[in-house]
Amino acid sequence: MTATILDGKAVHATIQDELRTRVEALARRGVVPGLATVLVGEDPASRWYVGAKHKDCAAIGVTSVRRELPAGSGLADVLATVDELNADPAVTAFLVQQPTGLDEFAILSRVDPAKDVDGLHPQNLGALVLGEPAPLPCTPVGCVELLRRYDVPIAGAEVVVVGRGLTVGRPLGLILTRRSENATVTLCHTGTRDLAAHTRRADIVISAAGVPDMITPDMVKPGAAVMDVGVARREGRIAGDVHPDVAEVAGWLTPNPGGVGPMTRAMLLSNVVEAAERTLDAA
Ligand SMILES: Nc1nc2c(c(=O)[nH]1)N[C@@H](CN(C=O)c1ccc(C(=O)N[C@@H](CCC(=O)O)C(=O)O)cc1)CN2
Repeated sequence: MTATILDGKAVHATIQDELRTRVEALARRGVVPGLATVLVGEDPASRWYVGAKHKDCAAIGVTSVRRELPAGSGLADVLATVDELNADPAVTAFLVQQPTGLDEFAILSRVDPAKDVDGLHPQNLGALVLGEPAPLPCTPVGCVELLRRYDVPIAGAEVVVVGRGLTVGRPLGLILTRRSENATVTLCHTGTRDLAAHTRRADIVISAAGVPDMITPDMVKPGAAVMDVGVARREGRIAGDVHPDVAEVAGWLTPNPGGVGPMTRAMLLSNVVEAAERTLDAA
């Protein structure tokens, strides 16, 4: 079997077109959404991600502001920048690009929850736990949206998530078990005993462990959907969690790059536009 490719790049372009229309509608009502990013240090991957987010904004008429802090900046410097962005009326929503090497909980907690485009403020994650509306973390909701756009059945599916990190695995379990998604989720990690026994039962495997080629063809049920969220690097190139030969077994497969990464950016744009729409609803 050769898997159907879950083309995140193509869906990203479609979502940009959909959002452009909503941005135009906001502009007619006098609102221009604005995203700010905060980048600390010189990590090349983080710099690329931030650059791509600004390019995406420009493509749909969202203004954006870049704040860059030198390597070696302290927590106080980042928090002062967060305070400025919280107070800036031109900034609808913003994020601090992770990792910063600093206390992420302190940084996330300082962001105004109404401007939290990452959906990672404790109040917004708490809303997700409670089933209340709030911005959702971009990578996990991007995985779900990509499955939806390809009509991969989610309701009633057995999903195995590999990785328990804050930005992907943990919120993904919460999103997929909401009534609207209705999946059954097993949250595994690199310490899980007999990981293959779990993945082989899964209709959907989503791997965000950062261990290159960890998901091999023998670990996948024929016809299952497999999503690769791994962003380890080998000689400068992305080395995903999913071995390329999985394409011969899976029913659906995300390329990496070109799968979940562009969906993360699409959901970020969507969160910015929704934040701007909320400001109008509140007015
Ligand atoms: N504040 C945040 N920091 C980080 C997040 C996040 O959601 N919020 N997630 C990741 C990085 N990330 C977004 O910031 C991100 C990852 C990947 C991509 C992407 O488009 N990747 C491309 C390939 C890029 C390459 O070749 O290096 C793809 O997959 O096709 C966008 C954003 C950690 N930090």
